[in-house]
Amino acid sequence: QFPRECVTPEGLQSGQCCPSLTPGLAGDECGSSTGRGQCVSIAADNRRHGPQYPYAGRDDRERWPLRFFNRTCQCNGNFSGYNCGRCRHGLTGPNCDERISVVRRNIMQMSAAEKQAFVSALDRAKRTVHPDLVICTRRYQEVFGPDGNTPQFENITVYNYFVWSHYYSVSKTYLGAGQSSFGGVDFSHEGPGFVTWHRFHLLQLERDMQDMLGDPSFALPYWNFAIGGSDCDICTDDLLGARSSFDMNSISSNSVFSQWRVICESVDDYDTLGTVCNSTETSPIRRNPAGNVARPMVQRLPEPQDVLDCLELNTFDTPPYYSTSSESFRNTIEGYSAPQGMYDPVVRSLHNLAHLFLNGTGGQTHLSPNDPIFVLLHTFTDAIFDEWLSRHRAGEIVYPEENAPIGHNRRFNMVPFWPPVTNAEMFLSAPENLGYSYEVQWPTRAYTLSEIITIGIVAAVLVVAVVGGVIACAVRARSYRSAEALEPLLGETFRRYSEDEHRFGKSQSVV
Ligand SMILES: O=C1C=c2cc(C(=O)O)[nH]c2=CC1=O
Repeated sequence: QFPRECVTPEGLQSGQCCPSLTPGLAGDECGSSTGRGQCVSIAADNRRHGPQYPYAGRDDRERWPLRFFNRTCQCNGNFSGYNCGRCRHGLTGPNCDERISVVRRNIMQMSAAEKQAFVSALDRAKRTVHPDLVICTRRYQEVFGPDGNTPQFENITVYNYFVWSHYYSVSKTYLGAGQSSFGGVDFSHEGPGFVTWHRFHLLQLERDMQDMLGDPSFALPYWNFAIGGSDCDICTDDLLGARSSFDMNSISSNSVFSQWRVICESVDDYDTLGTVCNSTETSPIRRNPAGNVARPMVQRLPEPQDVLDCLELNTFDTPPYYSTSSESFRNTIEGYSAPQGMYDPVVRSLHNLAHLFLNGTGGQTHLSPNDPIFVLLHTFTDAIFDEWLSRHRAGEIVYPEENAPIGHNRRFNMVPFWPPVTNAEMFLSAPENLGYSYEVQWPTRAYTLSEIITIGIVAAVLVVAVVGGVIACAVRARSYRSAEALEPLLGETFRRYSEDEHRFGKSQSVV
């Protein structure tokens, strides 16, 4: 969430997080000596948000990140990053003026070596401490620690930061000792920011993994979860781990993911004590695909047709821009509506259905990224979002500016990312603006019986018309050819007749 350099007592007290690009070189904050950027006040969205969150001033995430910092680096041109030491997404080179793009592919279509490389890269990310960012383990009220001079921040690994940032965005609002925490708040789900927040979340992981691997061409793959049926095709030991033969809720010991331990599990403690998840790892991942016998509706994966149906929805989001929205592309891809767009409180489709299908760690919002299937599930969700943006040629104007749930307005800075990044900045076609694209074979439309009959009738009429036309032409051509065969004789007759007419006609008429 915040750069390590900024979370000193002095840094926190100043409210300024503008690190120097050249460590040790005073006065080079944000790379200002080389024209990369400068330290500026943070603009935080002040427009009205929806009624779901009825408080003001009770949650550190309101008007993010002003509770912690009010000054940040603003980078010039193509530079970016917390100290302007990086390039914007999709650009590279010393001056950030060379384009670079990676291709996210279907994990099922990768070679054995590529699959193995991806699994080991994830495992390395689970064990590699994040080079720049640290996490806050207390609410701001307690952030200076018991002695008032010990900022409550911790190192965290690259993958666990990915998990923690999701947890922080969905956690409840603590209202005080003895009071229930308020759960009607979610800075990354149930609103238009669902697609933009998860897009940035993935981009940050991809970028962190590129840095960790020293490989700027590294791309996250995706899982096409819209395959119907009840088989988790990526749950194999060469990919995300098969089911254990000994415990149907566990991952096979042949998979490295059976060794992973989750963070942010003690959610009841955080909510009652007013603490924040930290980097402590606890239990193994639990997963039992299609095993939720109490909810048969989530024992199967979405169908290919569901993807096509949701892509046909014309409107990005509809009031109240929430999980109750109808005819909203966003609420449909998120999975609170039927795939054709109609909101129905009992329905779970697309993204939500894929989560719930996993039936374990990956199906509980505060924990789900602990299961690495989360990454692949969300890259596919993002691919659908990108396809929708391109098919509907949508610009940011269709993204609600106000009255979306807290955190979801167009210009809100997404929680808990640093440096501040708005929803609008992720509402762009990825290949042209963000340096990645998807290689996807979108399903083609399956037709109903009555549509097939109608198409058959139309096709038959067309065939009859075309064949009839061809026959008519052939007959006409044939009679024309016959006429041509007679042409010398006719020509002669015609010529002689004309000549006669010319010679005699006019005089006759005069007579
Ligand atoms: O991790 C998630 C788990 C989810 C469960 C539902 C649901 O519809 O009940 N939705 C979820 C979203 C998640 O991100």
